[in-house]
Amino acid sequence: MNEYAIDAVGLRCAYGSFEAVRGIDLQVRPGELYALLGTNGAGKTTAVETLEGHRRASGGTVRVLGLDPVADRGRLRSRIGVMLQDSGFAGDLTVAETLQLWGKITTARRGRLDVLELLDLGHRSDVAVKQLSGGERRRLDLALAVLNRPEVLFLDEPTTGLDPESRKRTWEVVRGLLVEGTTVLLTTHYLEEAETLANRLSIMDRGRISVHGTLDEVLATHPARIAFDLPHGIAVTELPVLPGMSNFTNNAGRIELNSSRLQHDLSALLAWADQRGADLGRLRAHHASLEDVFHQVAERMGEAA
Ligand SMILES: Nc1ncnc2c1ncn2[C@@H]1O[C@H](COP(=O)(O)OP(=O)(O)OP(=O)(O)O)[C@@H](O)[C@H]1O
Repeated sequence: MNEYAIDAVGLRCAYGSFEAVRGIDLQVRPGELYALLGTNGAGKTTAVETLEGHRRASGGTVRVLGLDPVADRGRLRSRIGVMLQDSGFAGDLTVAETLQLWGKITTARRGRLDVLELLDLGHRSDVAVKQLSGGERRRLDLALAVLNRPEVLFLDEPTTGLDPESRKRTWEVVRGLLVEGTTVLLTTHYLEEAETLANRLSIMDRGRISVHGTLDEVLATHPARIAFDLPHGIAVTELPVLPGMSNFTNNAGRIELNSSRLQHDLSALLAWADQRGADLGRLRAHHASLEDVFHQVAERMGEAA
């Protein structure tokens, strides 16, 4: 028995001679939410569509629930749920009719009756799909994906275009699914979404995974930042040398630096300022955020290219 619900090793995907995914490992444990982040065109959708069985890998191995997503597609279909960026359903069908149709297509044996209430669409069941707002359509897409209680759920940018309230509502639904034991692979451009929901995550750029791990592991690999205004009457050369300091910049009197020992360096800086009676204007000190890591990955890959 495979220990991972999703297990891709050395995955490669090509469009003709263009390789969009260049040998990634992606292993998702049962019941966890794994977020796949990355720049535009990084290869996330291509990788996810391959895991869903919509396209063949050009290299590497892929297993979902221990099965080959292409060869065993029939056996997998009732066990996985896919929320596409647009389900493309007929606009003239009502919400209820769309669900019935989808239930038949997916042979939803374990079909959940609460799905409309779950997604706050109960009051819209007799409304034609084309009359739904963008946010409601997104919620219908999610309702269709979870209708047959999938063991593995693929969510491709599930909250794009949703207002903050609807986004939070979707997060609550996803959390509920995780509590029920569903495994979720999420792609998103909302870093806060990954910070809020993901057990583990990776950041992709140009077909490769550059960073992966739990949020804490990912953040720990990147230094914290300290910034302040150079105090009046003090030269840059008079500033203390901080042991964890790197990437020191002075931009017209705004000092910024990385620190691998935030607490220690900050204490030393404050003690020095106290002793000198210096005012560190607009002082900011913070651990790396996912956004910092994301930008660094994108910059690094840009330089390498
Ligand atoms: N059908 C296709 N034929 C040729 N190239 C494609 C095709 N679909 C995607 N690509 C290319 O493959 C690369 C990866 O695209 P993909 O859609 O997987 O990226 P993504 O990370 O999902 O991007 P985004 O965040 O913008 O949705 C891009 O360079 C894209 O132009």
